[in-house]
Amino acid sequence: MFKIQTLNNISVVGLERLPRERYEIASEIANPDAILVRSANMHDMEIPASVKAIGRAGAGTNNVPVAEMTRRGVVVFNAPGANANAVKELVLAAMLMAARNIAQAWRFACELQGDDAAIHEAVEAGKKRFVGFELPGRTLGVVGLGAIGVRVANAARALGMQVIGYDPTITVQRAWQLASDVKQALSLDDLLARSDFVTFHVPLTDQTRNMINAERIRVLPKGAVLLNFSRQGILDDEAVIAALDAGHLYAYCCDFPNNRLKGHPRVIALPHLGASTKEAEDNCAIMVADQIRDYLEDGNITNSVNFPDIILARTEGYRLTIVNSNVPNMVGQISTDLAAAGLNIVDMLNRSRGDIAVTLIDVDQPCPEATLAQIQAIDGVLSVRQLDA
Ligand SMILES: NC(=O)c1ccc[n+]([C@@H]2O[C@H](COP(=O)([O-])OP(=O)(O)OC[C@H]3O[C@@H](n4cnc5c(N)ncnc54)[C@H](O)[C@@H]3O)[C@@H](O)[C@H]2O)c1
Ligand SMILES: O=C(O)[C@H](O)COP(=O)(O)O
Repeated sequence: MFKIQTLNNISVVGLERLPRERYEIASEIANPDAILVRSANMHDMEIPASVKAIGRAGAGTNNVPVAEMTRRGVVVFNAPGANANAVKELVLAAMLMAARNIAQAWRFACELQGDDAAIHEAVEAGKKRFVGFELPGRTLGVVGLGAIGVRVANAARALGMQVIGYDPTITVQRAWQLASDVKQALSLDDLLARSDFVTFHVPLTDQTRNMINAERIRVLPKGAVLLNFSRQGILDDEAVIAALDAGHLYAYCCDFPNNRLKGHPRVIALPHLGASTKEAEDNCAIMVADQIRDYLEDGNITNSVNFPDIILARTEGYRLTIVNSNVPNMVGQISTDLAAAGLNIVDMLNRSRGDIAVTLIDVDQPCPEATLAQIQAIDGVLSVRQLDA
C-alpha cells in the first residue's frame, strides 16, 4: 500500500488515477511515500524521510525546496502545459479589461443610484470617463515563451496585435509552435522599448526576481500596460505603483494582490486565478497522479524538474530503482554487488541529469535485504528501492 499526502485540494479525477486498493490518500497521514501539492509553501515544513516523490499539480515549483529534495534523492514532478490554456485565457481577459477600463466602469455602474431614468442619465453622462482603445495594431511583448507564453503570443496575433517575444532559452519544440510572424526581441530592454503591453511567463528564480524595476519601467513607452500572471516578485510592486501614479504606466494587471496593489485605481489584481478552471485542475491532477504512480510502482520518470526522464518497460522479475550521484563507476559497483548475490540482470537503464543519475535494474529473483543494504552503502548512492514483481 502506498501512502499519498495532499497539501492542497487536488482534483478528484486525478486522485482516482491512484486505485484505492493500492493507495491511501489523506491530507494528514504518517510516513507518506509521496506528496501532492499545488501552491502550499513547502519550504518551511518538515518533509518526512519516507517521501520519495513530490507532485506539483501545476507549473511553478518555487514553493517546493527542489535543491534540497534533489540532495535527498526525492523526485519532484510538475504538470508542464496542463494549465497553460487557462492562464492564456485570463491574460487575454486582463488585456481587454485594461484596454476598455472594464474594472473601473463596472465599479461605476455598480455604484449608480436613483430610479432607472436617473441611472440612464448618469450612464450617458459618465461613460466618457471610460473611453478605451482597441488591440489590433498594438504591440504585445511576451517575456518567456514556454507553454503559456507561446499560447498567449499566438492568441494575440489572432486578435490582430503585433507580437514580440523574448526567451533566451526557448526550446525547439516551443519555437515550432510559435506563429511565424512573432518577432524576436534582441534583449529584454529591446522588447520593453517596443511594447504597448508586456506579459511575463517565466518561473520565479534568482535570475527573474525583480526583472522589472524602476529603471526597466522607464524603458517602456508612456501609457504601457504590464501583465503579471507569472509570480509575485518578478516585478517590483513599488516601482510599478510609482509609475502608475506618475502616469507613465496605464495599468497593471496581475494575479497576486497585496496591501499596496489591492484597491489601486489602475491595478486589476485577481486572486491567483490563472489555473483555476475545472479543465486545468483536472489536467494537472491527472498528469501528476499518473507520473507519481509510474514512479512509485515502476521507477519510471516523466516531467521531473530535478531528475532525468527514464522509462524502462516492465517485463518480468523484480525491479531496483537506484538514485545516485552522477559519478563514474556507480553502475559497476552496483552490478558487482548484484553478481555477488547470484542475481542475474534481465534489463537495465541508466540516465543522468546534472549531478543526479537514476538506474533501473530488473533482476530475475528478489534482491536480498543484505544486498540492498550493501548497494545503499556505496558512496554516492542516495536511495535504493525494490519494487514488487
Ligand atoms: N497565475 C497562475 O495561476 C499560473 C499558472 C501557471 C503558471 N504560472 C507561472 O507561470 C510560469 C510559466 O509557466 P509555463 O507553464 O509557461 O512554464 P514553461 O517552463 O513552459 O515556460 C517558462 C519559459 O520561461 C523561459 N525563461 C526562463 N527564464 C527566462 C528569462 N530570464 N527571460 C526570458 N525567458 C525566460 C524559459 O526558457 C521557458 O521557455 C510558471 O513558472 C509559474 O510561475 C502561473
Ligand atoms: O504555477 C502554477 O501552476 C500556478 O501558479 C497555479 O497555482 P495553483 O495550482 O495553486 O492554482
